[in-house]
Amino acid sequence: MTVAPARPLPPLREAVRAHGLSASKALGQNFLFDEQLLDRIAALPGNLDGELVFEVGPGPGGLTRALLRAGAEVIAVERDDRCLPLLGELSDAFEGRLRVIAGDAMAHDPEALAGRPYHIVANLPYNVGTALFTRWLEPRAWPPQWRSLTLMFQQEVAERIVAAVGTSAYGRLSVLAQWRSSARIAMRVHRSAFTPPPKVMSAIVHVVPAEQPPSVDPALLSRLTEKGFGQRRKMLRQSLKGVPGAVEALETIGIDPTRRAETVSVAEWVALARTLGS
Ligand SMILES: C[S@@+](CC[C@H](N)C(=O)[O-])C[C@H]1O[C@@H](n2cnc3c(N)ncnc32)[C@H](O)[C@@H]1O
Repeated sequence: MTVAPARPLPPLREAVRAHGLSASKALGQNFLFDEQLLDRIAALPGNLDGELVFEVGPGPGGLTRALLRAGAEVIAVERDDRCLPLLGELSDAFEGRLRVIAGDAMAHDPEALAGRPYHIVANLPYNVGTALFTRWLEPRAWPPQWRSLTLMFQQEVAERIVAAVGTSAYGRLSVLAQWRSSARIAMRVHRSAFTPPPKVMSAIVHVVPAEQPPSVDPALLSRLTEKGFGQRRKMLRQSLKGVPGAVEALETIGIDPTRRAETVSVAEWVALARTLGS
């Protein structure tokens, strides 16, 4: 379905030109203006009619428009005040279905802002993308309030998120994204789709929480994988030395301590955290 704005809007590029908005490298700004592509991205979470979406970094609002056209209500956090007048026009045109919060997304808890189940959809700023992603994956209670994450990353980061054990891309991000969620690459986006084009290709990752995840302390799993993959070339008995009881726990569950982190499956990391936490 497509929901038209109550008041007509100028085409995106025109609106950006009228506001004299140019991309800032320091803020990780690479804008998307192709409205067909943006509609395809907004369709990735499924039917958004009446759903609430939390968006980080709306910038000039291309993706925001597509989400609103898809029938979503949007809460968007933007750090660049130069974008606020444009986003204000968008909020007026869609009669209050868009709430814009000026500030740093790292300082805002979407759970508290939303107050009901929601989706997160964002073309993330590269400088804070992985920090936000791991934060959204770490709540103690599960399933979380978010129903899905649809996030644009540099392709190399997206590959790490979905990587299988034993591959060179497999690491902490893979374990954190996969132990109680399913993560897949939903779309690859060529660098030429952005203004200005970034140096590297991008990809959109779609993540859905698992219904019945293993019960493990997420903070402990996070710490173990941080240590393990922090020295990924080292044997586990060396890299996990700083975590009290970890080397003994490896032996208890039959993981050879001479193995390296990248050979340890997601299920084995979970088993290790559970043994250590019990
Ligand atoms: C890659 S651009 C995407 C812009 C727009 N969503 C699009 O797809 O064209 C990233 C956006 O995030 C904003 N941003 C950067 N750091 C941020 C932060 N810490 N909190 C909120 N927004 C941030 C930038 O100002 C920029 O608008």
